[in-house]
Amino acid sequence: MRDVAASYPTGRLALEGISLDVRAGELCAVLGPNGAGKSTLVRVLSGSLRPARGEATLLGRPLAGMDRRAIARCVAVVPQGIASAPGFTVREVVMMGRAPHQGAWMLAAGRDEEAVARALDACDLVGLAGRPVAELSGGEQKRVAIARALAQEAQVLILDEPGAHLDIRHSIEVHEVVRREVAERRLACVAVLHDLNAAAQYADRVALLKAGRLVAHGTVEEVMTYRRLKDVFEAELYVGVNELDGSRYFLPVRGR
Ligand SMILES: Nc1ncnc2c1ncn2[C@@H]1O[C@H](COP(=O)(O)OP(=O)(O)OP(=O)(O)O)[C@@H](O)[C@H]1O
Repeated sequence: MRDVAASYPTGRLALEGISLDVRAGELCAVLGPNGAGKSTLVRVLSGSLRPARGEATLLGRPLAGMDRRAIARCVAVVPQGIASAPGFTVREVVMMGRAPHQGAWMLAAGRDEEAVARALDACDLVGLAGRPVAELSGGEQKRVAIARALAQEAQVLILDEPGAHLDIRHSIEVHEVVRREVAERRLACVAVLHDLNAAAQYADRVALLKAGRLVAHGTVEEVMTYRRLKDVFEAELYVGVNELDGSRYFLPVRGR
């Protein structure tokens, strides 16, 4: 993104002056308080919201000049919340991720079946593959959305709060899956995260947003400092360093 500004028809600018690069093999965590513009940034990157100013470029091509199908072959998005798919099974929903690769009749080929099987396995959904998605728990549906995005096999993966609704084990597993896919398949990944600890553990770089502006962008150590997080989130927190591996961890501190 180069100097991107974005707004909604109703209101003021939701993003302003955003310049951000995400490279292949890199997981960039986007952090910031509610209303900071994180989901708006996801909409611009996935081509669903046109920048009012500046330019978003995907694999060297301006997003503005690409049609939806071309974008879908390059970008897989896991949106915030859970999209219901009444009447469809888990396997069918994950297969929908293959649509950008299929012809007009949407017939699944061996390559599609392989990608779906791999994504179901990666997200621990093999046992649920035949179940209607509408009958799953919130966390299980979230994993289905992630599996669908993985099945899409796009070079760019965008996740809006992948850990939301997940219990501890599945939260760890989903973040591990994303991390592994990013490394092994050299994906460029943007993940909106509210969990500071997940960001510190899994991100290569962190983009910190506040009121539509990019306040800081860099490594965990550069960006996730006590002072900066306290200023941006307007909350008291404890920033610790694990002596064993030097990683950072964060605890909210009760207000006085
Ligand atoms: N569809 C919309 N129409 C008008 N304004 C919107 C729309 N969606 C978001 N906004 C506004 O744009 C700003 C940024 O919202 P955005 O959803 O990008 O924030 P966010 O950082 O993702 O927040 P959260 O952490 O709460 O999900 C907010 O002021 C919000 O009110």
